[in-house]
Order: sequence, then C-alpha cells, then structure tokens
Amino acid sequence: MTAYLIKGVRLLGGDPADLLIADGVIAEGPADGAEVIDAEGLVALPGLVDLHTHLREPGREDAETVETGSRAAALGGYTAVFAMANTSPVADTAGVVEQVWRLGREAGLVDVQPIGAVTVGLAGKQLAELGAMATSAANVRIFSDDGFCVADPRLMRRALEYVKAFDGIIAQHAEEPRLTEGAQMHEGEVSTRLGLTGWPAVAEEAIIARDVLLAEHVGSRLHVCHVSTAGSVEVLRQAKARGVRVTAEVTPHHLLLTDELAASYDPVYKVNPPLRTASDVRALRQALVDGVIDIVATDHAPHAVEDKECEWAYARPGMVGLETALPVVLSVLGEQWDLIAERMSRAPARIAGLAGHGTDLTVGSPANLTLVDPSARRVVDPSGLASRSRNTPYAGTTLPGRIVATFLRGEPTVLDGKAVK
Ligand SMILES: NC(=O)N[C@@H](CC(=O)O)C(=O)O
Ligand SMILES: [Zn+2]
Repeated sequence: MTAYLIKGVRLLGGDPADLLIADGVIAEGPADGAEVIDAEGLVALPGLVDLHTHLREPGREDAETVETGSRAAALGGYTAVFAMANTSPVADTAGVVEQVWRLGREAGLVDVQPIGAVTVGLAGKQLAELGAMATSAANVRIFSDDGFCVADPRLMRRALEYVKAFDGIIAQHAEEPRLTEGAQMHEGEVSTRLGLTGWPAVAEEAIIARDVLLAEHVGSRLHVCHVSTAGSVEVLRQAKARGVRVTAEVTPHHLLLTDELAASYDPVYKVNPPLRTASDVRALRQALVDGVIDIVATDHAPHAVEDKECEWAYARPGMVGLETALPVVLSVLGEQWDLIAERMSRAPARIAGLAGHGTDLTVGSPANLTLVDPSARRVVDPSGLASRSRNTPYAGTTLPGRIVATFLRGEPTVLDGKAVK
C-alpha cells in the first residue's frame, strides 16, 4: 500500500503541517518512501458524508449507476453516501439493499450505505421488512420512503416503534400530499404571478410538527429530509428545545436558490421540496449555523435528459448535487472550516452511526479525507460532471473551492482533481 505525505496542508484551515497516510490510517513519521503531495494552500477536511443521495440503480441506470454516482461523490469530496430507496425495484427487501451495498463495494470509490424503504413499494400502505434489511449484510439503520411522504400517521407511528428496538431512524420526506396535489413550485407571490399551482410551506411544516410529536411519543429517532421553510425551522427549534430525538438536513440548493428562478420556466429549477423565498433561505442559513439544522445533505437527484429537458409541468423534480455541494456551502458559509466539517462530515456520520467516517484526522484514525483548494474558482460545466446526468442548476455559475484529492481508507479516489478510476 502506497504511503502519502501531504505537505503543508492546513488541517481544518489551521496552520500548515504535514499529514502522513500509511496503511489506511493517519500515521506518524518516518515518511521514507512516501509519495509526496504538495498541499500548499490546501485545506484538509474529514471525508464528507451524504445522508441523502439518489443513485438510481437498480432501474434507471441511464440516469446514474452506483459506480457513476460514487465517482461523482468522490470528486465532490465525499467518502460515504447513503443511497435512497426509490429505485426500481424499490429497496424494500434485504435482497435489493444487499445488491446496492455490493455494487458500492465493487465500485470502491466511496462507502455506499443503502437506505431501506419504510413501506412496501413506497406505496404508503404496509410496512416493509425493516428487520430483514437491518439484519442483512447491508446493515440498514435508516429507512425512508423519500420521494414520497409516509403520510398515514398510524404507519409512521408503527415504523418509529419498529426501529426503536435497534435505535434506527425514520427519515421523512415531509409533504402532506393532500396539500400539494398538482403543485409545480412554491406557493407564493411568484407562483401567483406565473399562474402555477403552489406547494405551500404548511404542507411541509404540518408533517414535521406531526412527526415530531409522534417521535416524542414513541421515544424514537426521526430525521427530517430537505427542510426548506422558515416555519419548519421554528417547529424543529421548539422540538429540539424539548429534547425530542429529531435531526434535520438542508440541501445546498435550498441554501442558495429561490423560487424567483421558476420564472425562467427552466425545469432544471424544478425540485421537491421546491425552491422557496429569500426569507426562507435566510432562516435556513441561520439554522445551519446555530445547529437547529444538523447537516447539509445533497439530495443528489440525477434525471435523464428526456425527464428534464421538457415542459416544466412534465419534468421530474430534482437536481444533481454531489459535485457542487462543498463549493455551494463554501459560498454560503465562507471559510468556516470547522463548521463545514461538522455539518458535512462529523454530524452526518454520527447521526448514521457510521464508524470510521467524520473522525478527527489524528494519528491512528482512518484516512478518510478530502483536500480542498479554497482559492480556486470554477465555472460549473454540466458536460464536465462525472454524474451520468446533467441537471445542475449551476451551469455557467462561478463557485469557490476545488476538490483536489479524496482518500478512502488511505487510497486516493481523486488526485489532481481527477478520479483515479
Ligand atoms: N428531490 C427531488 O426533487 N427528487 C428526488 C426525490 C426526493 O428527494 O424527494 C428524486 O428521487 O428525484
Ligand atoms: Zn425527498
């Protein structure tokens, strides 16, 4: 196994120092024979961990595969991603989650941890085999019907009760379906102007409020996917103050973009939950800083050209995000490296109970890390993405920060900004 000496790197933005990687871990000298990487001006972060990635395999390999998505993740500085269950077939059995887990191991670019479906076929009618998925080789601990909301409160309660036995998590896509029928974008001034049916903020907030109460009643763990409104932040703030076992994520796009973009009628801006208002964006940023929102998750949602380059009403919702997440967060938070490491690596690893990721880069810890050049600027070019899909809302936008290298257990997955395989 090659050893690497990363010279003059700024650990979490601190003073320049040398970092030795040998035998898969952060090591101590001597560094004889190690391959030297000149890291002057680069910042080292623990490898990023994404709790919300859509890899599309099995079923929509034309949009993404476990391998192409893993490569996009590594290029984005990630060392672990959690694969959502809305594949075809749905990841609602031990067989499918084991297949995804195995494909991740074969690709070997990031650790791929499957998320299991809460209900059979994501249909919201009957609990899936949560126990069988938990005891499978994939060791599933997070369950989600993401793409759909577990709308039936009785099923949601049963799911929370079921996973309590092994301290599992139900990750909810919070959307009261009766309030979002036919919705095309955020309900507000812009949707009124454009004459598009709106997705009101309360459709998200009502489900979060309900689920927080259910999680409190059961004493189980709830994770709220892609929080998008100021009102949701207030519900979460109160729940956390009461000690409810709830965690929450925000996506990079909800931290940066607003519903005004829908006026272009470019479906690249169509996403669930929809882009909200500037005051929602302000509240989400504040919540991410003060910890009411625990983590950034990409909700990387690749879609084939025919599903995105069509009329707004027919386009599928979702954006790719793995390769731009850190640059977007850097543009929002600035060089607050410790906060970035907390929200994009340590906290997601801790929430998921993922060993070996999100650890401090001290001697003896697994060498899962990424090197970032904060002074670089990049114009996002969709054709340059490693993802099989091109639906990025940042095409032509200049973003700060370039991911120079990523290491998974001491082996480079990215060097000089390029995937090694
Ligand atoms: N976010 C989206 O707009 N789409 C996701 C589903 C989801 O995360 O809700 C997808 O799978 O395409
Ligand atoms: Zn979702």
